[in-house]
Amino acid sequence: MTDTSRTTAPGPSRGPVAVLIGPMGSGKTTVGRALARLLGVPFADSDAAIVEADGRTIPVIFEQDGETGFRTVEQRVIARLLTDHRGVLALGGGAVTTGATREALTGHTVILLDVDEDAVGPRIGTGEGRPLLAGGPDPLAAWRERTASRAPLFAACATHTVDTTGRTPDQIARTIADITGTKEQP
Ligand SMILES: Nc1ncnc2c1ncn2[C@@H]1O[C@H](COP(=O)(O)OP(=O)(O)OP(=O)(O)O)[C@@H](O)[C@H]1O
Ligand SMILES: O=C(O)C1=C[C@@H](O)[C@@H](O)[C@H](O)C1
Ligand SMILES: [Mg+2]
Repeated sequence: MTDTSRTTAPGPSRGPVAVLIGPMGSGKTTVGRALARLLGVPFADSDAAIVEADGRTIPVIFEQDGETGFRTVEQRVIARLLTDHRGVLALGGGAVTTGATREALTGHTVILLDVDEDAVGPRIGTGEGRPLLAGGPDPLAAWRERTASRAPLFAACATHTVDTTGRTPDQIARTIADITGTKEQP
């Protein structure tokens, strides 16, 4: 675990106990669930909230409205969750590409989940369900390019970084609980 550019501010009095960001397949959804279970708080995932609000799947939103249309819905859903959700919040991999979302993350405890390419390969597979990976011939190459171009955005938003390579979701969740100083469920 390393401290990165932002400090953990006292934080907004409302909103999530921790927000997870990071590349596709870094484990935001999986670790977020484990962390919420560990802390005994609710879990929310922006991708799931988008599907619930919009009524279409993520691949269909991308197909019909393009990435720009998806980002518009994503930004609105995240703004709401950052205000209303009191538990653990996992964001979609590309959420930090929207300036308004980066701004809205200021003052929150934002955990960047890191993962290396060898570890993420089996996790993303063919990229099914992730339109930015599944559309081309080489999902891992697409992952590499997106992750590299987003690295400065992730770093700018994160208050802490946790490496997930070779560690189980429960181990990672425990590390995050230690970082945030949040009380675990007895
Ligand atoms: N620490 C881990 N070790 C091994 N496998 C993991 C780990 N974390 C997640 N996985 C597996 O990797 C896959 C992707 O995980 P997950 O969907 O949580 O990633 P994500 O960061 O939420 O991706 P996205 O940005 O697309 O939402 C899942 O099959 C999950 O079981
Ligand atoms: O990294 C991305 O741009 C994405 C990641 C997923 O979580 C989804 O939000 C969607 O597939 C886009
Ligand atoms: Mg996810």
